[in-house]
Amino acid sequence: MASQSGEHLLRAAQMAEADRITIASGVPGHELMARAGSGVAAAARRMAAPGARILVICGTGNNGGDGYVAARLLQAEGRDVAVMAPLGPATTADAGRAAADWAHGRGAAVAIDADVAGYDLVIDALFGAGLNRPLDGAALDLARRLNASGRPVLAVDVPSGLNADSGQAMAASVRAAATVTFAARKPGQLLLPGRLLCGDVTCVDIGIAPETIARVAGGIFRNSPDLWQASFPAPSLEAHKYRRGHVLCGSGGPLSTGAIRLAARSALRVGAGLATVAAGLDACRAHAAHLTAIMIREAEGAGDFARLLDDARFNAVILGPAGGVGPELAARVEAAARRGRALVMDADAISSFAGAPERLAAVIAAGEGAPVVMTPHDGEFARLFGDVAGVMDVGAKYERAVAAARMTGAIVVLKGADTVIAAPDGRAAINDNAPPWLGTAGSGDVLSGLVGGLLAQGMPGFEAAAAAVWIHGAAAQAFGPGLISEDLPEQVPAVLRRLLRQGAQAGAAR
Ligand SMILES: NC(=O)C1=CN([C@@H]2O[C@H](COP(=O)(O)OP(=O)(O)OC[C@H]3O[C@@H](n4cnc5c(N)ncnc54)[C@H](O)[C@@H]3O)[C@@H](O)[C@H]2O)[C@H](O)CC1
Ligand SMILES: [K+]
Repeated sequence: MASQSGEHLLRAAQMAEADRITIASGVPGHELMARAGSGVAAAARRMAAPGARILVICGTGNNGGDGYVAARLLQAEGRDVAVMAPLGPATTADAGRAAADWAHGRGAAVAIDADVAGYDLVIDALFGAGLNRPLDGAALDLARRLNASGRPVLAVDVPSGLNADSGQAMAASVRAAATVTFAARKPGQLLLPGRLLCGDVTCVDIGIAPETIARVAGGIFRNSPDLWQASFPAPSLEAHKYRRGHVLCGSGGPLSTGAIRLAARSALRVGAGLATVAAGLDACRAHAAHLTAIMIREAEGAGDFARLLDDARFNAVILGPAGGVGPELAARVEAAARRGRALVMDADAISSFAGAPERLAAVIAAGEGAPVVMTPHDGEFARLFGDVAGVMDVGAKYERAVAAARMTGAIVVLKGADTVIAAPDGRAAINDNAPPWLGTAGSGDVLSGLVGGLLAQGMPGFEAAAAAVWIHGAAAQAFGPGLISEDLPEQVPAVLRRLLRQGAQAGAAR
């Protein structure tokens, strides 16, 4: 996985290991801290106007050490800086050295009960990656006072109280306007609510080598084109429509036909060569009034659907959008999986296996490695995996998604404003480009179509799912507020143009 390109996200333990390797290679820890503190000071200069009063709240560990370094630098250039050490003096060698350097500069210390509202900028260097239990006592009180004060906060590494791995607040967390982190972003800075609590995140290079980061990384990435551009299907003259795959889309009943049309149109928009909707006769009639490039085939039940799949040209299948929860839909899933077709399971297809993840795993295993991508939201995920130990009861969202992927053999897209894409091999990508207005009726149908369209063109499952999620967010951003799902497929061409331009530029640079 370390060879996978893309922006690595490092957990706290992996960050500490990167620190250890770097220090062992001859870069002293206080040098890392000096660079970290310098990055904090630079951010503070951007946030605080000349003459602004700055308060630096320093903890006892190395997070506090970064704060002392920043305080000394800002003070040395004439800034009005005070330091509060609510939990007592520094307890680590590097932080102690930074505190002593600050003190020699005749730094002003303030009492823990100082009124934080009197400052123009507060630098939160209380806890960082070393947070190992919920805030309590004086620390909890101070975090709450800070949030209540409305003063702009610059967090060092992570806002105090935020779990850097899971993005969850531990009892409470400081809410920062901006965060300066070091060497690599952390999963908790992209997951919610962590992303909101961090504000704008700046990642400062403090001299930890990229190969060290790749060496300690654990397969968690920020979702971006870097992650999957290499396998993204670029249009080419010899790739005629039959080479770009044919997606078979299972429809719902005659009054529930719009969802699968959104999916089928999205599959074509993202580049699939052909798309066909399979539906009962009445639903076919409804589709016929709406469809042009998308073809229609009659299939009354699971048996008819399975017979359609005898045609190997249907190399990708989308099931679930308004498909109707029940054994019929489960049987269609089984038909597609057993024939080794690339399969997208959304909505009702997932819920048709509610409480039976082992059965789904067996069905997928029968497909002998054909990619299966499931795209649950939290509710569908809980209905499928709710009773599975080691899935629902693990800490971070990406851990739940990876556990589910490992258990079922599917690529799991656990949707939300912080969608996670997870693979059975442990890779996970956290997506952070989805705007709030993407949460509109039918947007999940569009996503399932984007995934199916990319699978039809031969993208591997994890990369197809990650690319689809990113394109989905980018299309919504391109349209803006007022978006409805019918708008999404129409934004895809502009996103593809950008992607292909980036791909061409990257190729030229190689
Ligand atoms: N390569 C890098 O990223 C660098 C990071 N630096 C900074 O170092 C901190 C991590 O420092 P550490 O000493 O491990 O822990 P903290 O300072 O975050 O925590 C201090 C200390 O507090 C104790 N503690 C934990 N939770 C609680 C709690 N709820 N209540 C009370 N006390 C608590 C625990 O014992 C911790 O040790 C990292 O964030 C960066 O800011 C380096 O400066 C440079 C390289
Ligand atoms: K902090």
